[in-house]
Amino acid sequence: MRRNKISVIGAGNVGATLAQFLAAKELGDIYLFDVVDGVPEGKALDIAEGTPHFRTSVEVKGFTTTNPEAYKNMADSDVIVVTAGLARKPGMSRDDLLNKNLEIISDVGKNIKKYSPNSVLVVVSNPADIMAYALQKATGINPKMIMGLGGSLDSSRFRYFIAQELGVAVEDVNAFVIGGHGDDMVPFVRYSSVSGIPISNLLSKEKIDEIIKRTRFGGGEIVNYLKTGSAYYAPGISITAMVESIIRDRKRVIPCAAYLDGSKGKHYNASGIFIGVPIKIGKDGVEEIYEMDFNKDELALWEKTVLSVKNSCKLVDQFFSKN
Ligand SMILES: NC(=O)c1ccc[n+]([C@@H]2O[C@H](COP(=O)([O-])OP(=O)(O)OC[C@H]3O[C@@H](n4cnc5c(N)ncnc54)[C@H](O)[C@@H]3O)[C@@H](O)[C@H]2O)c1
Ligand SMILES: O=C(O)C[C@H](O)C(=O)O
Repeated sequence: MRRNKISVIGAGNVGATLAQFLAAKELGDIYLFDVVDGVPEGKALDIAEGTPHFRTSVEVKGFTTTNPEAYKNMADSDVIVVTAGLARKPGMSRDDLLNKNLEIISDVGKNIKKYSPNSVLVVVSNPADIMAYALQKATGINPKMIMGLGGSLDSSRFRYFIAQELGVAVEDVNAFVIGGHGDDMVPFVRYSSVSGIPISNLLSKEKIDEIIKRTRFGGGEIVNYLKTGSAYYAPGISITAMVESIIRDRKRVIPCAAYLDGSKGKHYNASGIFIGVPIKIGKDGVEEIYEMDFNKDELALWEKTVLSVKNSCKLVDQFFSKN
């Protein structure tokens, strides 16, 4: 029987960490690609040499993309995760990465279109909602086959902070964050609970506001500690959850950047962009988009994040009109 095949473009901190999680979970053979000579080959071999301890039978291979033949090895991937690109440093926003990462995504997109146009794509490179939009433009792939990382990670942070505050098991905390994966993201308090008990019954408004703020700036908090780059362990496992749901057709409901159009676009007043909403993830990619209702305050937050994503998408449109 053919094994699943997962390609990871960008073998840096996130790509390599993800590859190790994927190998540990035996989700499929892993093909790592990176532009820096020898790095994907070396990291792939290093991860593969540890698989006897995981007791998992997967192949892990690496390919340097300056070799014109490298991307041929991506052919027929079930899932392609794109992590190639610059990471931010202290003092930068994710949007500061837009111009440089757009060029990288455009190049990666051409190769995906050429060698593996039927894969489900998971976009990680920041700003992720905008890069998902850009990758769709670069590949022309059905937007339902593309999703961006944001809510899976932001919700994991939100859940962790709530659990820490209450001294309860993280697994009993259900909480999620929607909107763009930027400082305007929307941690959604009304739908957050501990084993079904609304968090507003358990925590003061001040405490909840503190947790929301920490969640919004959770990426920046890690950047300020690391100084040379951004988070990769929590991102790695958050992407793994998405990939696992695709590969095993688990139908998990996780907030991710998804393309909104038709009635969903109208509902969210966000037609034609990718932005974080709760979706069902399966072998066909984004299999369902769930509609949430907003009260007045939530709507104001939602409109702010939508506007910010829409404005950045205009820059992508300008880029593709020239390239
Ligand atoms: N969406 C999210 O929630 C989220 C979370 C974490 C990181 N990120 C983003 O993911 C990206 C990667 O982060 P990281 O920490 O792994 O950075 P990193 O610098 O460790 O790794 C990035 C890798 O991309 C490679 N690369 C650059 N251009 C390439 C190209 N044209 N083709 C192939 N590979 C190329 C680099 O050589 C490098 O190895 C960043 O943009 C970061 O902001 C997003
Ligand atoms: O903060 C970043 O730049 C990386 C990532 O988006 C994160 O949230 O950790």
